[in-house]
Amino acid sequence: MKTFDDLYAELAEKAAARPEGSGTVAALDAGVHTIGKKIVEEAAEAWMAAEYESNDRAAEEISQLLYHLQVLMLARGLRPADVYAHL
Ligand SMILES: N=c1c2ncn([C@@H]3O[C@H](COP(=O)(O)OP(=O)(O)OP(=O)(O)O)[C@@H](O)[C@H]3O)c2ncn1[C@@H]1O[C@H](COP(=O)(O)O)[C@@H](O)[C@H]1O
Repeated sequence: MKTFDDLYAELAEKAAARPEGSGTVAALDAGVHTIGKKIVEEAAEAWMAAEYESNDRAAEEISQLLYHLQVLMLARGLRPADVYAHL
């Protein structure tokens, strides 16, 4: 099972290597404004799934929100430790 830190390491590697077909690379190229809009969309989907759908669907939407938050972190050069420092 992939953890938050595992996913971040994978995405950081993709951002550096820029493999063809990577959605992460495309999102980073689109920039912070576009990534931010995706986060708002995924947050709404997580909310709706939690309110009206199963726990499994809510977990899936939350995982997508976490993914897009990590893309935003990479776009700003933030590491997990920078975020954990505020928890
Ligand atoms: N965990 C994720 C992940 N979660 C969400 N997403 C993206 O977020 C989108 C959310 O899906 P929705 O169902 O909301 O679909 P949608 O709104 O129709 O999506 P789009 O049309 O906006 O693409 C997905 O289509 C993916 O583009 C993810 N994209 C990639 N990953 C993982 O990130 C890693 C790197 O991926 P690549 O950079 O694509 O190689 C891999 O391990 C992937 O599994």
